[in-house]
Amino acid sequence: MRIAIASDHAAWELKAALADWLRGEGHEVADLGTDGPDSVDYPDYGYRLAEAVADGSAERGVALCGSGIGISISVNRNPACRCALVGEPLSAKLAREHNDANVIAMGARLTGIDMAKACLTAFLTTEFAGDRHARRVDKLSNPSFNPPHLETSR
Ligand SMILES: O=C(CO)[C@H](O)[C@H](O)[C@H](O)COP(=O)(O)O
Repeated sequence: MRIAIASDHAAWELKAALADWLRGEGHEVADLGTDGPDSVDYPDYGYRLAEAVADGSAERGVALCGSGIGISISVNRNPACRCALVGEPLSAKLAREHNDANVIAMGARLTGIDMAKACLTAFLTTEFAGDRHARRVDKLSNPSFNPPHLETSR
């Protein structure tokens, strides 16, 4: 699979380790930086990663920062991306099955290398389940979709 991976300074070592591991697993990996501990801003790398997924050069994306929160928010600003922030493999599996997530985000200050590999394995090997989930994902992707007015009962 063609996979793009990006991080800020807080996660560059995890990124390098995961990129090597993914290549060893037979994937084609584009490492979009950052490449060292110098402080950078996660949106710069989140936007770059999202663009690689949006333009089709990557089929999937891996987004990393200290907590995973900032870079996942950045990626999700691109309407072509559905980025799921996860910390354990069941969430990664459900992100594929129910949400057709095309980007996974993790936090290097919260998630160790073995757990990150387990999450990635689930993310890369689980198919989207479609059916009722497709209707919901379509609503996320359609920019002209108007959410129905929700009545609240008192
Ligand atoms: O954006 C984040 C939190 O939402 C990431 O965890 C960043 O990596 C973190 O904020 C960077 O913090 P630092 O103190 O500048 O290293």
